[in-house]
Amino acid sequence: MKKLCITELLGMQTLNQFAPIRQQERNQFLQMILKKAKAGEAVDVQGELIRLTNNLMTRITMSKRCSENEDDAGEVRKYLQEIRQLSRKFNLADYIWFCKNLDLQGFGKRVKEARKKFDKIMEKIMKDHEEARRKKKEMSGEGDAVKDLLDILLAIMEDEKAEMRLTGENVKGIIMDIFSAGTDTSASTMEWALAELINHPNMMDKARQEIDSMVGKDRLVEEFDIVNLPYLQAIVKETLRLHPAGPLIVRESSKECTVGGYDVPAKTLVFVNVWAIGRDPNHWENPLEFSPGRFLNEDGSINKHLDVRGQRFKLLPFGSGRRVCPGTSLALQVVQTSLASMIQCFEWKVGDKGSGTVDMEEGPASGRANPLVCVPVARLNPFPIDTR
Ligand code: HEM
Repeated sequence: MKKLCITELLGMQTLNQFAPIRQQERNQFLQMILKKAKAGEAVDVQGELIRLTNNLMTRITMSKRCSENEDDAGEVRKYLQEIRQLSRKFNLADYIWFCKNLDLQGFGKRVKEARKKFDKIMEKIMKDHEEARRKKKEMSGEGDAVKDLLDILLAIMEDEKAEMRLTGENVKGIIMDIFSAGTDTSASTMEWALAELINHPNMMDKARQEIDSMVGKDRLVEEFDIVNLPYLQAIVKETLRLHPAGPLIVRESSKECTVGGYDVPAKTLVFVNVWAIGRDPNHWENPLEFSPGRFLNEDGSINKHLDVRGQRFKLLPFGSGRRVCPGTSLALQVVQTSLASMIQCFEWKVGDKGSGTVDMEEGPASGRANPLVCVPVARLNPFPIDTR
């Protein structure tokens, strides 16, 4: 599953084909915020970012948006959200060993029901995709042009010579994993980054100046600009250090071993606390301060050695090793460019006079306890929205 995800599904070659989708969804998101800005209305930033990442993921996985109505993609999103919310609830059976086989609060039953409904709707979507692939093959003699991730998975499933044999169940499971792992994580990272910048106006100004000087005000910032925006990259790294969307990484010892003087028996569950490592004063100066500059070299370029891809053990927002997050590249593309366009296009006001600060209270799994709500003010006129 892992190898397949990385090489086939989330590798750069496939991701590059989805660049227009990312751009269109970013534009729709900005247009929606522009509408609110013109009406002087507040935006539930968390809700809108989740909508953005949900739409992105359903378009990439099955070529459908999920926010317009409760059609197939909307239902997929609904059931997966339900499963995710139920799995996050405090389950007594996880804490009291003699209850472990009992479903005291009925969560197990509700997860099973939601999973059943998810399976049913996914089977319908898979059938529609297979039908479309068959028709395309009949008409043009070729059926394997990449449309979405489901197409890639179905092609592998049909290929008897494929290195990895996939069943329909595997396909449903992979779509579910990718969708669940890729939506809230990216949205939460962008929400925290914006909250930090609102509370640090000097950093917001610096990021804006960088974008204005490298991109200008006549066009929207694009993915290819990110390489020229080291301060923005540093903001995202600093956000991932302080607010990792996956705060605990889980591993199981495959054999008995000794780590740091402690004997660890085989099959022991180990939780690596990424959140605490990111705030450890042994590794970070003034660890609780939001300070993107720590990721920059003296000349203002980005410090490439202090990377987020699992090579530096003091910074592990995407995990490390064989199970490192396979969506890292996609996540960085989405988070960096969407955040950059939010900074470029709008000022974000909170509080009565628009100059208030944002509370930084953490909720479960290091998400925000309270959704970020602010009033956007468009700062580019004319607004350079690309309506392609
Ligand atoms: C800022 C956004 C994201 C963060 C912080 C994040 C973080 C993580 C972390 C910490 C893990 C566990 C790694 C480990 O155990 O070593 C993980 C696993 C995973 N992530 Fe992400 N992720 C993000 C976005 C995405 C995206 C966009 C996708 C897919 C489109 C994705 C797909 C996955 C999958 C499939 C796994 C499970 C891999 C496995 O179990 O082998 N993630 N992610």
